[in-house]
Amino acid sequence: MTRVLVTGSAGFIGFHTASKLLQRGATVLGVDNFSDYYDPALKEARNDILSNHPNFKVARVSIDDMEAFGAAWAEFQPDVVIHLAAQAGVRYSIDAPESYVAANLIGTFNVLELARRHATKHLLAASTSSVYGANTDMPFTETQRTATPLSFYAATKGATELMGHSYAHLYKVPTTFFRFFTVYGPWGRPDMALFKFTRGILAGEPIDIYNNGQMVRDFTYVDDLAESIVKLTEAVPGTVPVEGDSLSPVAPFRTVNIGAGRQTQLMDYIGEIERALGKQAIKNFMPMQQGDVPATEASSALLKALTGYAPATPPSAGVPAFIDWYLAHYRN
Ligand SMILES: O=C(O)[C@H]1O[C@H](OP(=O)(O)OP(=O)(O)OC[C@H]2O[C@@H](n3ccc(=O)[nH]c3=O)[C@H](O)[C@@H]2O)[C@H](O)[C@@H](O)[C@@H]1O
Repeated sequence: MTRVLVTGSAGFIGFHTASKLLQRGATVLGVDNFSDYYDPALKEARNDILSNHPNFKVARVSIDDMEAFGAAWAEFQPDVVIHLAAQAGVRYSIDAPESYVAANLIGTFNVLELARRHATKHLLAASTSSVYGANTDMPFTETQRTATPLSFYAATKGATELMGHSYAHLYKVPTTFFRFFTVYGPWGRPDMALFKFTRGILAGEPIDIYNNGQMVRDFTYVDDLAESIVKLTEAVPGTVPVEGDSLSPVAPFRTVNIGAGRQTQLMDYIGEIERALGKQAIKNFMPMQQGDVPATEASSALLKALTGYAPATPPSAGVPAFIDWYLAHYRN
C-alpha cells in the first residue's frame, strides 16, 4: 500500500486530497501547523474527519521547522510526497510578504532537501495559475514563459518551481509541480471569493467586487482537483515526453495545469451564489486590486494526456455544493 505524506493536510486542498487518497487505500501522514491565517477551527474540523480514518495520522509541525518536519518524515518513510502547505492568497501577499518567504521558500526548500535525502519516488507540489502573471495568450499552456509575476505570492510560487527543477536535475527526484486555477468548493478557504461572498450575502452586508466585476476565472471544483492530483501521482516524470509536454530536457521534472479550461465571468459566479442562496447580494464595486490578474484560463491538454482525465464540474453544480456545505457547517 502506498505511503503518502501530504503537507498542508488540514488546509482546503490538502484535506480533499488526503480524503481521496485514504478512500483509494493509501496510508497518509498529514503534516500541518494549523496556522491562524484563517480560523484554525475550520482546519481542526477538517482534521477531525481525516482522523476518523484508521490509515491517517497527523504531525502538527511547521514545514519551516526542519528538525521537527524531518523527524516526522523519517519516521513515516513515505513513497510519495504531495506538498500543499503554503502561504496562499494573492492579495494578502501585499500586506504580509514575509509570511510567503517562510512558508513557501523555506518550507519548500525543506521539502526538497528531505525528498533528496530520502530518495522520494515522486514529489508533487502546488504552484499556481498566478505564475502566468502578465501573460495574455489564453489558454495558458505550461510551456509559456512565466517570468512576469504580478504579486509576491506568484513570485514565491514561481521560485519554488525553479528550486524544484534544480533539485530534480541534481538529485534525480522525479518532481511534478501543479498549477492550480482558482479552486473552490466545500470546506473552502474563508479568504477566497466564494466564502466571503456567501458570508456577506447571508449577513446582508455589501460584498466587495474587484475591478467592477470585470474579472474572468477558470474556476476549478475541488473534487475534480483532488482527482487530478491522485491520478498525477501515477504519472511519474521520466524521460519520454507526451504530446505537449512541459517535461524538462535535463531533469525528471514537469509542471501541469489543473484547471477546467473554461472561463467564467465573476458576475456569473456571483449569480450562481445568489441563485443557490435565494438572496441577492448588495454589491460594492471596487477598482482592480494590487497583484490581481484580470483573467485566467487553463489548457488542460497536458493533464488529459498524462491522466486521461480533466476537471469538468461547472460552477452551476460546484457553487450549490459549496452552499449546501456552508449552510450545514455554519447552521448554528
Ligand atoms: O488559482 C490561483 O492562481 C489562485 O486562486 C485564488 O486566487 P483568486 O483567483 O484571487 O481567487 P478568489 O479569491 O476566489 O477570487 C476570485 C475572483 O473574485 C475576485 N474577488 C475576490 C475576493 C473579493 O472579496 N472580491 C472579489 O471580487 C478576485 O479578484 C478574483 O477575480 C487563490 O486565492 C490563490 O491562492 C490561488 O493561487
